[in-house]
Formats: sequence, structure tokens, C-alpha cells
Amino acid sequence: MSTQIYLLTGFLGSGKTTLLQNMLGSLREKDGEVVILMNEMGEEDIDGEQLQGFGFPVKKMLDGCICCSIRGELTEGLKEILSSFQPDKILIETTGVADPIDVVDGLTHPELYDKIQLKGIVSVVDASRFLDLNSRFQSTASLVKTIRNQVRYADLLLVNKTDLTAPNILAKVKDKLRELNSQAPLLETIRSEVDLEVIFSVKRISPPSREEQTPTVAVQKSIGRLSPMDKIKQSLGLKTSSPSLYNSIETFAYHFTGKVDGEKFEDFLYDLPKNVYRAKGYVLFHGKEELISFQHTDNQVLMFPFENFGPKMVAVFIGEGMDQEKIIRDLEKCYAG
Ligand SMILES: Nc1nc2c(ncn2[C@@H]2O[C@H](COP(=O)(O)OP(=O)(O)OP(=O)(O)O)[C@@H](O)[C@H]2O)c(=O)[nH]1
Repeated sequence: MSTQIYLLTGFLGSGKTTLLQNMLGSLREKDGEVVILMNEMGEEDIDGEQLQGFGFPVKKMLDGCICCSIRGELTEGLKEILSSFQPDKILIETTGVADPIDVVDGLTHPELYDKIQLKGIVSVVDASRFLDLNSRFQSTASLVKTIRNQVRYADLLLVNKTDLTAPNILAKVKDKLRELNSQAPLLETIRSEVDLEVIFSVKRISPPSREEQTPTVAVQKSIGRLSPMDKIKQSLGLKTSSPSLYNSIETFAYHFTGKVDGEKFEDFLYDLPKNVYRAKGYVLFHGKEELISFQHTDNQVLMFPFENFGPKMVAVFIGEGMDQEKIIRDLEKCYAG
């Protein structure tokens, strides 16, 4: 029997890792052997730490996006998981800027063809930001296309963060989602809470009924690592698979050298410029011993004590055109108590 693949997609900070945590918390023996494949843009593994303790194997693919720069590694990663664990299910969490169509393309590798079956694409939408992101990224064609494709190609839509969304905005978000995808079941959620059975019974929506697909844009410049296949293609003068989006999204990590002032750090996160789409990591505050996990999206800052003391004290920033030096300068002002 082939291994079932569930693809979890959605923009940066929409609630994908939260969904995975809920799913792992509800898994029972009958659900069989489950392996998680996580992909993060930067070199630092922030989300993987959040999944420790559930007792499931987690394969991490860092520093690139499986929809483009490290798509070749997706095939290798899946082959490795299949041979090491022979799982019944693989849950793939994509980066927030992955175009699901490109990931699906990566899943159709001939070596995987008869070994895996894509059961469905579950897309988590941050209802509190969806309209804003849609209009803000109008000028960035590739980014708006990705956000829309994450909805367009979903087989199940979780309209998340409804607790942060006014009813009139939520109604507009749902109208927009329906415009993009009239067929996928649409569920309103808070903290990505949904019955595991709903996810596992997701059904693929047949391709002809979808809106016209927009082809991937091939580009010359790539800041990400090229996959082995892309290197071969490039040496042969063929188009590589990297879509333009990954070129414009950057990420950098900052390693804390000591404890910071909690209040100043919170203000620093709230004051981050709009072109920082996401920040997350682990930090220690003056006068406290517990490690703090922090999460930032442009309308939300969350901090909570993190019991697992494994992670490094590090902050990861994801955005476009970020003034890295200024961000670091501002962050370093938080060391003073
Ligand atoms: N208020 C509120 N917060 C939420 C909800 N869902 C998730 N969050 C919080 O939003 C933050 C981002 O959630 P994640 O699950 O890490 O989002 P993600 O999509 O995995 O983020 P990336 O992997 O960085 O793209 C976390 O701090 C969550 O606790 C929700 O429905 N309401």
C-alpha cells in the first residue's frame, strides 16, 4: 500500500505548526506510523522544536524552500523517510512562502510515483491578515500568486485566527476564498483546532474543476541553493525550477549573546517594520530562568515559556528588503536592563 501524503500549506504565521501540534496530539495507534517532514526557510530550526515530545519522527529540511531551491531534496527526503520508517502517513509542512503547486510537482518524481499518494492539500489561512496581505502584495506578483495558489489548490481550507477577526472582515475573507476556490470545504478555526478525522478524510478536488493554473515563472537569479537536478539543468542551459518568489524573500538569524529585557524586546517585536513578515525564536529575559518562545506576525506578538531547554537562543527573521543592520541594532538595545 502506498504512503499517504498530507500537505499542510498556508502563509507565514497562519497556524500550520499549530495545526501539526494539534494533529500529533490527537493521533492514535489506528492512525498507523506517521512521520513529519518540515521545511523552514532559514538555517535555524524553530518549528521543529515545537514538535518535540510528541514521539513522532520529524525530518527537517532547512535553509531553502521545497517548492523551489531545494525541491530535489524533497524527493531524497521522502525516499529516506520511506526506506527508514515505511510510514502509513507523511505530514508535510511547507514554508509559508511555498507554492503548493510546485511542491505537488516535486511529489510526482518517477521514483516516488507508485510509493506515495497525495491525499490532500490542507491550507491554513490567517483570516485576520488575509485581505491585508492580498492587497499589500498586489505589486509583488509572485507573492500574491503564492498566497492565492495556497487557497486555489487547497482541498480543505481552514480559516484560522477567527478570534482575531471582526465578523464583517471574516465574511469578506470567506467571499474572497470562495472566489478563489469554490469547492474546498471551508472550516472556521481558532488555533487550528479541527478534528483529526476531518483532515485525514480530505479528498483531492479533481484538477479539471480548478481554475486555470498559472505556470511557474523560471528566473535567472537564485539566492537559494540549487537542487542537484537544477544544477544539472543549469549546466545544460535548461530552465531551473526556482520560481521568482524565493529570490525576493530573505531570511536571517541572530544569535543572542545574553539575556534581554522582556519589555524592551516585546516593544522591539511590535515595532518591527512591515517588510518583516515573520519573526520567531527563543530568548531568555533578565531575572528569569525559563526559556521564552516568541512568535511575531505583523499584527500579533506572542511569547510563552518553553519547557524544552534544547533550543538555542536565536531569532529568525523572514521578509523582503529587510534592513538587517538596523534590525540587529534595535534588537541589541534590548540587552540593557
Ligand atoms: N490568536 C490566535 N493565535 C494563533 C492562532 N493560530 C495560531 N496562532 C499563533 O500564531 C503564531 C504562529 O502560528 P504557527 O502555527 O507557528 O504558524 P505557521 O504557519 O506554522 O508559521 P510559519 O511556519 O512561520 O509559516 C503562534 O504563536 C500561534 O500560537 C489562532 O487561531 N488565534
